[in-house]
Amino acid sequence: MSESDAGESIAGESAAQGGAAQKNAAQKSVAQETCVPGDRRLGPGVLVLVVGPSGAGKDTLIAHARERLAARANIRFARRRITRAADATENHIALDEDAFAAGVADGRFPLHWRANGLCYALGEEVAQDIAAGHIVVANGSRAAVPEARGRFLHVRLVHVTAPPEVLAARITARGREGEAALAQRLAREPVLDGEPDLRILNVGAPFEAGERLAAFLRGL
Ligand SMILES: Nc1ncnc2c1ncn2[C@@H]1O[C@H](COP(=O)(O)OP(=O)(O)OP(=O)(O)O)[C@@H](O)[C@H]1O
Ligand SMILES: O=P(O)(O)OC[C@H]1O[C@H](OP(=O)(O)O)[C@H](O)[C@@H]1O
Repeated sequence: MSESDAGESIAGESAAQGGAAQKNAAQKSVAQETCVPGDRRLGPGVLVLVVGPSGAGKDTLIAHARERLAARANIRFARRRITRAADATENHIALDEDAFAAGVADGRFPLHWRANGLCYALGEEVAQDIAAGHIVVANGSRAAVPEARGRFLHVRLVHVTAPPEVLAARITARGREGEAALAQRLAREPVLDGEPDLRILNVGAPFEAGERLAAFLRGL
């Protein structure tokens, strides 16, 4: 699917480009979907998962969009729980394995996954924001998309990528991972469940790709 096709398919569901009247109608129908008996998925808000290989620039583009959309109260940016020590690459909440397991056992994480030898989760505030009808943007795992679709009523996928040699150069330069972890990340290619709603080839200036993500989010 081309990017413009993908954009149309989103517009078909949320009336992103259809003017205020259409948008209101779409919002109403989204709200009604949550009333389907037996459907316990989280809604009516939209979870936007930004996925793609390590080094593609997911966090960079999310940070850019966050700055650009600071005035948009209905667009939230998830702060992930990760069993990795705090560092400058992401403003996550660092948890140890026990605290993470307790969060899972208590049902506090609306979505969690394991990858790269780490555990990742979205926090309970994401469920609250989705229940309030907000758009929540999160750096996600390609492998966890089926789980996301099982937990959230409206999931949109933004796939960010770059050529392998660019990925390798970026994560080497970032310096967060050692050699073995770096090789494992580069070898990781989980299948993506479904067509992305937006594809971004992040090879130019980060600003350009970041603007594309911001424009996509504005249109939801
Ligand atoms: N368009 C770009 N041009 C040059 N460098 C970039 C670009 N986009 C991102 N980078 C750099 O590449 C590195 C990886 O970016 P980032 O951490 O955003 O990727 P990521 O997809 O979130 O990776 P990971 O999944 O490993 O966390 C960072 O050092 C970032 O500054
Ligand atoms: O390879 P897949 O499953 O798509 O993604 C695996 C995980 O790795 C990255 O996190 P980070 O680089 O550790 O912050 C992604 O955000 C995801 O959580």
